[in-house]
Amino acid sequence: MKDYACDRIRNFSIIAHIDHGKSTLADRLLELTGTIQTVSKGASTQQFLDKLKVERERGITVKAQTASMFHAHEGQEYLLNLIDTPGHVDFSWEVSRSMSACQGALLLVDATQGVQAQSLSVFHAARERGLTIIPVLNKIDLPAAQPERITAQMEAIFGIQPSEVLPISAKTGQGVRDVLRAIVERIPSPEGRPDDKLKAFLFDSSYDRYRGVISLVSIQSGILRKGDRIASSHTKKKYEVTELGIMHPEEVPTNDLHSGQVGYIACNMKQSSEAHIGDTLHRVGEVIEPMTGFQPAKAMVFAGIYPIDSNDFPKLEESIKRLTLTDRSVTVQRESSTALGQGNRLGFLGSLHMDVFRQRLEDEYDANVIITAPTVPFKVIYKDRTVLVSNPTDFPDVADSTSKVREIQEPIVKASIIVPEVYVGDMMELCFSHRAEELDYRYLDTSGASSSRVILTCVIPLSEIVSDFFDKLKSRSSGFASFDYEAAGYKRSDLVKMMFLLNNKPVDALALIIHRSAEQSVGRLWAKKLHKVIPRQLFEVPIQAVVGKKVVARETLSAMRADVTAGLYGGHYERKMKHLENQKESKRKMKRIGSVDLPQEAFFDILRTKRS
Ligand SMILES: Nc1nc2c(ncn2[C@@H]2O[C@H](COP(=O)(O)OP(=O)(O)OP(=O)(O)O)[C@@H](O)[C@H]2O)c(=O)[nH]1
Repeated sequence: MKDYACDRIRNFSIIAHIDHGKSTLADRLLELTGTIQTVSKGASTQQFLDKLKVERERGITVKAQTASMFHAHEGQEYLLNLIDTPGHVDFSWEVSRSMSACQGALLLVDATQGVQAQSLSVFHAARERGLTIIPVLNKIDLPAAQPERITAQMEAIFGIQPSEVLPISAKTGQGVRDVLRAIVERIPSPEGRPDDKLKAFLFDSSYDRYRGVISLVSIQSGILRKGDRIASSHTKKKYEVTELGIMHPEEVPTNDLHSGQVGYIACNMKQSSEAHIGDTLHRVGEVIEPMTGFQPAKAMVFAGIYPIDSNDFPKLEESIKRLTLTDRSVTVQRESSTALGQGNRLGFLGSLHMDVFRQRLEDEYDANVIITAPTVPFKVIYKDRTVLVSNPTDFPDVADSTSKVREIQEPIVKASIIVPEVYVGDMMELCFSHRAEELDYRYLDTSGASSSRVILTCVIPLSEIVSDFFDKLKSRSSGFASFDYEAAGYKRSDLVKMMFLLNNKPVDALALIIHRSAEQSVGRLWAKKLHKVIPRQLFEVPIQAVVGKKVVARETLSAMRADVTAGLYGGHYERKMKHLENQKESKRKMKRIGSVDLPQEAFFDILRTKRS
C-alpha cells in the first residue's frame, strides 16, 4: 500500500437521485478496472454493490458500500476509492457521512428524467463539503434521452458548464472510460500527512459474528499497521488492530493503510455501539486533535413493533437486535401494551427507512409483525419543562380543561417537489390537504415547453408525510413527481389524542395523535375500519372514536348468535370436539380488551389497512 501516496489516490462517491444508475455505474467502474469479472449480462444481471435482498427487490441502496480499485492512467497506477451512497431522503445521514471521506463526487443525472429532487439535495450536500463535482449524464442509450435539454437544465440549476458534462450509458459502458479519466484528472488527491501522528476517521461499521465490529476508516494522517495499539477519541477505549485491509471489493487484508487511503479494520471491538461513526482513532499514547464528528442520526419516525403471536416476543426481539447491528440508525426501546403485550418501540430516520426495516425483518427472520401507526416526536411544553413524546400513549389529554400543558409543538420540514408543470395544481392541492404552508414554485426549464418542470417548495408538518404522502404524490403525478425534505424545526400546533373504545374500554395500541381539524374524518374512517375487521362477539359492541371526553365517531358491531356449535349436527362427536379444540386454540391467541375478545391478527389488519 505504501506505493500509493496521496497524489496517486482519488476518493470519490457517486451521488444521484434514486434509480438514476449509481449501482450500475459502480459495477461498470469495477469491471473496467478489473476489480470484478464481468457479471453475466442480461435480465439477471445483479448489481454487485447492492447486497441486501430488500435492496435488490426494491432497487434501492440502503447501506453504503465501499470499494477500492486500481487503475492505470498515463503510465501511472492509481488507487481509486469508491464510496457508494444510498439515494433516498431518509438516508441523507448516510449520504453525508460517506461524503466526508471523499474529495470528489460524480453527480449522475438520468438523461430521460432530468434533475430530480434528490439530485438537488445531494448536489448541495456535496457542494457544502467542498467536493469537486463531476457531472455525468446517464442512460444516453435510451431513445427517450434528451441530452441537450438535460445538459441545459444542469447548467441552469447547478451552474455547471455544459462542456464539463460527461454523457454516458452505464448500461452499455459507453463513455465510462471518460469517467475514469475525469476521476483521476479532475478530483484532487486527499491531503494526507504521512509523517504526522496517526488519525483514522471512522465513517462506517458493520458486524461480523466472528471478528466483532468491522469499521471502515479513512486515514487522515500517519500510517496504520496490523498489530498497532489504537484508542478511540470518543470512548477512550483501547484496542489492538488484528486485521486491516482494503475493500477490493471484498475484504483483502494488507499490512498497513497509509495517509489518504480508505479501508477496513478489525480490532476486537465486541459491541457495535463502540464503533462511533465520526470518531477519530489514534495510536495509544499519542495526543491528537480529533476530527469534527457527526451529529448522530436522529430518529424522526417511531412505531411499536409486536409479534402476531405474543409467545414469539423473545424471538422477535432477538431478530430486531441482530438487525440493528447492521443498521445503527434504528433506536430500540422496550414497551408493552395491554392490547398487544410485549413489544419494542423503534425509531427510524423516516417512513421508507421503517418499511425497509420491516421488510428486512420479515425476509431475513421470517417474522410476522404488527407495526403500530407511525408517530413523530412531539414537544409537549409544560410551565416548567418540555417533554418529547413519540408514543401516543404518553401524549397528554390536552382536551381536558385541567390540563397543565401550555403548548404542543410538532416537527416541520421544508419539502421540495419537482414535477412536470401539468401536475402543479394536483400537487398544490395535495400539499394543502396536508396542512402545507408557505407554498411557492418556480420553473426549472427555461424552454417554456408544456413538459416544463417546476419545483414546488413548502413547509409541512413531518407527521403529514410519514404515512402515505409519498404514495399519494406518486399516484397523483402518474409517478413523475420526486420529493425531498429537510428538517425545519418545530412549530406550535393544535394536536389532540384520539382514542378508540371498544365496549367503552380504550385500546392503547390504536391511539393516534392528530390535528384537531382532522378529528371527524379520521375518527369516522377508523371506526368503519374497526367495524370491518373486529369479529362479532356474543353481545353488541359499540366502537367509538373519542377525543378527550367527546365522541367524534361511532359504529356498532351487532351480536352474533350464541351457540357456535349449533350448526354441527348431533352424533358427530369427534367433529364437535375438534371444533371446540380449534376454538380453544384461537382463544389462546385472543386479546381481551375489557370484555371484547380480539385476535391479534385483527390489529395486523387494522394497522395495515390504515397505512394504505
Ligand atoms: N438503459 C439504461 N438503463 C440504465 C442505465 N443505467 C442504469 N440503468 C437502469 O436503471 C435502473 C436503476 O439503476 P441502478 O443502478 O439500480 O440505480 P441506482 O441509482 O443505483 O438506484 P438506487 O440505488 O436505488 O438509488 C436499473 O434498472 C438499471 O438497469 C443506462 O445507462 N441505460
